[in-house]
Amino acid sequence: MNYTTETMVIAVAAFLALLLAAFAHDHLFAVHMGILCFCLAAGAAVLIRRVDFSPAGQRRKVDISGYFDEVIRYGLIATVFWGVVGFLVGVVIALQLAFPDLNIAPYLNFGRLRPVHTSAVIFAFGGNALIMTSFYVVQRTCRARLFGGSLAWFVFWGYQLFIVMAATGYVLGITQAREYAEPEWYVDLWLTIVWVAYLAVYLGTILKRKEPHIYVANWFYLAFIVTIAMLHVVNNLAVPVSFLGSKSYSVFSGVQDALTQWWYGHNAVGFFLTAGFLGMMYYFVPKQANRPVYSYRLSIIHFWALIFMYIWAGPHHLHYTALPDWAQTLGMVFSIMLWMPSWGGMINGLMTLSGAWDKIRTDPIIRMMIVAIAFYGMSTFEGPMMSVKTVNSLSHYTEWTIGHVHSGALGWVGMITFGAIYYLTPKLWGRERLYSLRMVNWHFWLATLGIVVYAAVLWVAGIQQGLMWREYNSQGFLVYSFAETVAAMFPYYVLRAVGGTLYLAGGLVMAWNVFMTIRGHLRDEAAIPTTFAPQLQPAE
Ligand code: HEM
Ligand code: HEM
Ligand SMILES: [Cu+2]
Repeated sequence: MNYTTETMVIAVAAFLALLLAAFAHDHLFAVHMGILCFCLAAGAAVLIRRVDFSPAGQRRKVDISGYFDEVIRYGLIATVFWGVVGFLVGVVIALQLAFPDLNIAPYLNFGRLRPVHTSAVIFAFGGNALIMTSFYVVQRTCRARLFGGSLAWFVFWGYQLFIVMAATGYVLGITQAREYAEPEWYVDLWLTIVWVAYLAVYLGTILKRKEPHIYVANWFYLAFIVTIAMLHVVNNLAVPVSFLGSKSYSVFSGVQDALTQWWYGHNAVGFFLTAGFLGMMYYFVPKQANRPVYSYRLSIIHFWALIFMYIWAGPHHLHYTALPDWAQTLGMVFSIMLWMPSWGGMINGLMTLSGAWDKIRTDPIIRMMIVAIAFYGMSTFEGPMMSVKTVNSLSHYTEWTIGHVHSGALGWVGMITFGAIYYLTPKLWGRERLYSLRMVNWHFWLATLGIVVYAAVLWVAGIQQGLMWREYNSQGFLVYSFAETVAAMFPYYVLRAVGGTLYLAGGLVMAWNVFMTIRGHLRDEAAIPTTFAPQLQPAE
């Protein structure tokens, strides 16, 4: 392939980054632009060695499947890589909470590593998983090659650059201090460009489809792409102090600013961590189970109900704040209603297995997907409950919230992604099967155990914490000082780190399995025992 233009563009961009570093108005911006320059220069150096001047170089490589799959293979590897990195940073910050001495100031303290964790798992792991599976699903369900030629490469590499700039920024101390939207204005602008390209590739492929019907998975992916674009742009509206500096100020202020942020934050959950992954569920569960979707009608109804209701529920993050009471109640009411469309999705996913329930015993990949859907159901029951103001007055600010987050994140987002990765790896590399199904089984149990420990420990921790904060004695004084409630969390923090380590270990098992499958190895192994009960012997 001939990459001359691409190489030149990247080399020029590297030079511009160098100029920005040289003329920067603040030290942090200079360092950040230096990092950008390094990344782009490295990219240009790699590409220049691949520039092919022969006529054959003009020919584009076509995949055996006839689809554009090379970028999806990269996306799968990126998903596994960032997953392991994100889980590892999770374990590190979990340990920092238990053992404060592990804070290495200033670059590696909890305050800076926490957004590295959240962005690594949500945007790097989750985002790459969504981009690569959406590219796979849209081509298959539309029977069309990805639109836009090498635009998909721009989306992939542009997105990785966004991740690197975001993460290095946090470690340096560059942040907007908006949760899940920490990157500063220039990184936000870059993501906007990448995201528009992503939308173009996705929508372009749908428009040139050969299959008249648009399969429901595409509706979910599209809702995810379009809504995230809207949320990202509005929540990041800001005025930079200088075009050569890292700092900016939000155009909103006070409670409007808070509401904009949580309109964003809540819908990032709804459209990034939910709608996108439901798209994944609607393609990969029927494929792996080899059964049609349980109810197509239900999928349409719960799709429209879900996207209509999610948008209004954001105020449940601002209960008992300066936000007007009516807005808090509105958020609570919509959150409770949201339970129904959420469970519509859960039922549709679970019931897709009707007539094939035995697969839960025999196929560890299906088991992973089913547990994912079960955790989706559980966290979308817990969420509406926590949005009730009286419940929230106990749960808010406590570890309970963190437990809720991770039952959704580890259970739903993580597990459904692992299922999709195991489905895709042999297909994308043309292998007969995975390297080892027994290792999938190990991964399943390590991850499940990790989640159960994580969530159960934080329920206990959170409720204890909330009760300690509000306990008064007979004279009307608080019984516990704040420091005592912090000290009481110690055993739970240690146990949470143990749960996280189990989950991370599962991730490493997956990385090895994927690596060996890509290399083309097949592990010689006995079949997985499918039941713990004694096998019934067939009658003679
Ligand atoms: C090995 C697995 C993991 C461990 C040990 C872990 C640990 C942690 C810790 C210690 C925190 C900070 C909690 C606090 O501030 O009190 C946190 C926050 C968070 N993590 Fe994880 N995490 C893991 C995996 C994940 C995954 C896979 C996701 C998402 C897909 C995720 C999403 C989040 C989010 C969204 C927050 C912020 C929660 C909030 O502000 O309410 N984590 N995690
Ligand atoms: C019907 C669905 C859901 C509802 C109504 C809901 C509701 C809630 C509520 C009330 C909170 C606590 C707000 C607070 O006290 O600060 C919360 C926090 C959170 N939830 Fe959910 N939830 C739902 C599903 C999910 C799912 C499936 C996930 C993950 C995949 C998730 C991720 C989060 C995150 C990351 C936070 C923490 C935000 C933060 O403070 O940083 N939620 N949710
Ligand atoms: Cu929310």
